[in-house]
Amino acid sequence: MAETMIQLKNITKQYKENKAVKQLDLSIHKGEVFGLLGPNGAGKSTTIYMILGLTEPTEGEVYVSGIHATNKPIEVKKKVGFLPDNVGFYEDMTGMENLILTGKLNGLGRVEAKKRATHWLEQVRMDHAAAKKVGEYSRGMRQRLGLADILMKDPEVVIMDEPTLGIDPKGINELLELIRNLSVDHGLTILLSSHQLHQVQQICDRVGIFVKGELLSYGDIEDLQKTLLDDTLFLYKAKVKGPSHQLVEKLSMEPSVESIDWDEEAYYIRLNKEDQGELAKFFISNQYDLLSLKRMSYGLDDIYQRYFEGGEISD
Ligand SMILES: Nc1ncnc2c1ncn2[C@@H]1O[C@H](COP(=O)(O)OP(=O)(O)OP(=O)(O)O)[C@@H](O)[C@H]1O
Repeated sequence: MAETMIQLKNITKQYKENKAVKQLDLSIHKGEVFGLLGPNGAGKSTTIYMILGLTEPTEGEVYVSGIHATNKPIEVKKKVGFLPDNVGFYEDMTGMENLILTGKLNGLGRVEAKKRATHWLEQVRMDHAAAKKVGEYSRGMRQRLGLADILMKDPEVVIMDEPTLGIDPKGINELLELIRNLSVDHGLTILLSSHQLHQVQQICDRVGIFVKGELLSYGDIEDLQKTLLDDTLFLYKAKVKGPSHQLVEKLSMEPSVESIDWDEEAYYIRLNKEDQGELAKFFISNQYDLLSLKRMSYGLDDIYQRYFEGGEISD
């Protein structure tokens, strides 16, 4: 069993009438990339602030690397690097100078600080812009420098709030690849929040779908499909040639058939288990001319439509 790095135990955050987070239980393992996904206002930032010890849960407890986040926020801060959605740098200093300053503020000597800054600038592929003033960086470049900045502190856990926001598609791919590599190469535990399900799921080991303060489901994409799209899991589309008298009536008598819909094109049959073979047999043994039989596939788009749309998504 993998070591737990972040543990949320039944946490609730209440703001006056509004419960921003409701009885959330979640464990994030050492070395994994976990995506906290949900529409705007779902409670992702509030959850992150509770992990960082910046705000106290109304109920429940948060542990980071075994340390109680509320009671010992300074110790937690030493373990965690946090990339907010807008990192503050000294604009008229270069990327390198900013990193060296961070190193010094964290107790490193100049030589060591410069060595680490050079290393991390390379790792985040910003070595070419090391001597450029941060005021001239694009948002994607600032985010990469932000990552290098938190890595200067040698954290065990990296938390990022909406890291891809406001970056162009190429920049997003580069940043996501970088995050993935950091986890693989350095064994970092990474938690990132996003309302871009499609974008970030590709680099996450697991994702949690967070809506209106509640974690609806978490796991890999297959787990999510199973739990969130349960009622659409075993849906088959059958095309039958010619008149199909009593087809619906006969089909509905089959024990595995839950429901049947149809339009001019096809029949849509929902089974209570995966049983395409049995379904095919039914058509053949009843002498229907079956043109095609396919399992309908449901995926991220469906999860997205069902749980994210209608939320307060702003872009
Ligand atoms: N300090 C606060 N006081 C009162 N309500 C708050 C406070 N902070 C957040 N909320 C409310 O809590 C809910 C969750 O907000 P939160 O910022 O955690 O969501 P989010 O998923 O991070 O969304 P976003 O991506 O828009 O930041 C929202 O309804 C928000 O209005």
